[in-house]
Amino acid sequence: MPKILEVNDLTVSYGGQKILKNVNVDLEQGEILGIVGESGSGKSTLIKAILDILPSSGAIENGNIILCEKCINKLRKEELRNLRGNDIAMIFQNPGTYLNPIKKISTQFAETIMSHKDISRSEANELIRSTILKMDLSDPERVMNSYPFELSGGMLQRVYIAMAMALQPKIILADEPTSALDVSVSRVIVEEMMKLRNTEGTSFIVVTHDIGIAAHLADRIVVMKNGEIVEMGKPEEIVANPKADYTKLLIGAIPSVRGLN
Ligand SMILES: Nc1ncnc2c1ncn2[C@@H]1O[C@H](COP(=O)(O)OP(=O)(O)OP(=O)(O)O)[C@@H](O)[C@H]1O
Repeated sequence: MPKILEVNDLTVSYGGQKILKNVNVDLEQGEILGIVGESGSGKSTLIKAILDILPSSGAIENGNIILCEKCINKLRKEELRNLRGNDIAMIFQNPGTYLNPIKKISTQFAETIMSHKDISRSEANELIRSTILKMDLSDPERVMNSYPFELSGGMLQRVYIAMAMALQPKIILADEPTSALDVSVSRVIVEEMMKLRNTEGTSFIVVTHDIGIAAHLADRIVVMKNGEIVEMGKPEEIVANPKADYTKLLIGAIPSVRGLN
């Protein structure tokens, strides 16, 4: 499978302090990569570097990121914006934070799509309806006519994923997409992401502190500690035969994964 993303020898610092140290990771087309590690291990920093949304105190000190065969370090702002909207999308922990509370879902959904695609409002509405249906949100009209506060956390997350999907990105980066949701809703979101990979061939990077979720969802798991990758491999290999002591600790902390051993 062709590689859709390559992170080569990436070192990122905040205020001069190295946070990511020589990170090497890649992503194949249609692959789901799970990134796990405790709080502060650098998972979000890696995602932000890939999206080129590091805060102003953050800097790439070394290495490069090749996204859809383009080196993002060398792209102009306009090219990056296009790449972000058209080829890569982001899903966050609390989608409610990123949605405008005083605009109906249909309006903000349409605005997002129309800012990236040259289509009319009625074509956008059709696309929204069909994407919402794909996410198993059974009553698209009601969802579209709702304000964010009228929907549950699980529904909002599905709307947000639908919004990302409508742009037909090649890659979706998901930062703790289920950690604000209860277990049964989390399961639905995980299943939806796996379904999208199977039907649309979308590649995913899913950041989670829960190695149990990663083991279920991902084709490959990357384990991070203190800004470094300490282990990488197929979930069954990592769970059955973790090499790093740190991975053993992560696995031991989660009863459902311990049970797979
Ligand atoms: N804007 C910032 N300025 C300075 N230091 C930062 C900034 N953002 C993150 N850090 C530091 O960088 C390190 C890595 O943080 P990061 O958020 O990438 O970790 P994480 O693995 O995603 O953690 P979490 O699971 O809690 O989100 C931490 O030590 C954090 O304190």
